Amino acid sequence: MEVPLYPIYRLNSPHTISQLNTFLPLEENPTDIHTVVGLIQDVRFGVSNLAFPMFRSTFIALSKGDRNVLLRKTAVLSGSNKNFHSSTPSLQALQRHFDNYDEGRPRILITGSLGQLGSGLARVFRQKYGQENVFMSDIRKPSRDITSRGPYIFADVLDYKCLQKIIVTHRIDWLVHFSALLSAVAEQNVGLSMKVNIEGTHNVMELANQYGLRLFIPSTIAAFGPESPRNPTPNLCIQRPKTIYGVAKVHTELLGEYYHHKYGLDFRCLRFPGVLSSDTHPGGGTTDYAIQIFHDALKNGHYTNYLRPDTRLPMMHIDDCLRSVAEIMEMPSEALPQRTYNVTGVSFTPVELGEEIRKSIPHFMQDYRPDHRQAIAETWPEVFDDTEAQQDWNWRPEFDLERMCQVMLDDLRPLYQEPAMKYLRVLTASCYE
Ligand SMILES: NC(=O)C1=CN([C@@H]2O[C@H](COP(=O)(O)OP(=O)(O)OC[C@H]3O[C@@H](n4cnc5c(N)ncnc54)[C@H](O)[C@@H]3O)[C@@H](O)[C@H]2O)C=CC1
Ligand SMILES: CC(=O)[C@H](N)C(=O)O
Repeated sequence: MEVPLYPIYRLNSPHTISQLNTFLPLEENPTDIHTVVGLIQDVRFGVSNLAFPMFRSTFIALSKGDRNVLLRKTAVLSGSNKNFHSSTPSLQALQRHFDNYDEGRPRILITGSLGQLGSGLARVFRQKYGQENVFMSDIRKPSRDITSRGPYIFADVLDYKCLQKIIVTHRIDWLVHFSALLSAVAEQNVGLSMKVNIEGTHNVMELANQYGLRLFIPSTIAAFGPESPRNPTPNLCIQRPKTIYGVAKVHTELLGEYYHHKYGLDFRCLRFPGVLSSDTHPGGGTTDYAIQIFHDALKNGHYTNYLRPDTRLPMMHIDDCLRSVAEIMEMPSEALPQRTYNVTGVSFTPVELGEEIRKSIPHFMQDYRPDHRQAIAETWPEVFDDTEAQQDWNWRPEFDLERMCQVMLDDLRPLYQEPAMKYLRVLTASCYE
């Protein structure tokens, strides 16, 4: 049997290359280095939820900077036209594993993929693993633009059989579960949010366990409450959220960790702060103001905020958010000491955000009419501590407040300049009809 040769375009993650360079001096021919990186990436995603001696030895070699071991192992694997002859059980196991993934790439289902995070993640994963291997799903009618970019399937997360059929028919390996009602909307419809956010999660968790999938479900700063330390909020502390959204997320975190310890489910969870994006609309959260403010600043030069001026909340740019999902999903299971991690970007208040916007739009004005979302925000972390993600899997946010504002304004400005351009942008940005 032959070891597949992985195409070069999958070998270009600057992040992984820089990690590798920490351990391997770069006097090597760059082509070799890229080859090594690619193999590590493949090995990393390929074997992570199995107890895999081959994988472990590769990773340990990397961690210790033992270049000889690493290069020797990868040399065996990267022999493009060589037959894969090895009597060591670990290498045979690796081969078996590659046989299981189509062309060595995972097949990924994203639920709730027409929301703020889903279409961006589909784009990121399709670039990495191929358009046809990433299945977007939701209960809404997608735009033509979405269906032209790759597979889209109707999937109601409350329908166990429907999800089961998709997982089996499309031979899904990874499940990213994004379907949810966000904090403000959930508070207005507790019954429905308990169904979607709790029952829906039960369905995906049970199926992921049954079919041995790698499962990612995001959590949030909303999983903390007023009794948690709020500045900063560490990874592990008291969690007594006061919203149904937060209660459902704590339930998800605990259940996922329980399934992991009891059954070995490869559950992964990141707690996100408010996420800022310009190409999709926010889904009804408490942090949505930090997106709407840019639209209103560009359109009217004015924004009426539903939070008080001094309400500090953690936020991150969507590019950082999506990169964090890709990075945690590619980590080998054995290298993750924990299953749930805080990740963040930067914390700011409405006043501070307004001041930053005013650097580009000097006439921008903001006033304040706090509503029911103020009470929610007051129970959430002000500053999020993601030290453990930084230590355990080298997480690093790239957007500070200045860059976040600049990118948001640059992305959105065309929407509010020329009518024709605006029309085009709205058409391409919309995920559903
Ligand atoms: N956007 C943010 O700032 C943050 C998001 N998160 C989490 O990330 C995940 C994705 O969030 P967003 O994309 O912002 O949410 P969103 O509200 O924009 O999208 C959620 C999607 O779920 C779908 N959905 C609702 N009911 C469904 C059902 N029964 N079956 C299938 N799909 C259904 C909706 O149609 C929608 O497209 C959620 O779990 C959310 O809690 C966590 C922290 C921050
Ligand atoms: C922080 C979140 O989970 C979300 N953006 C919300 O505000 O509900």
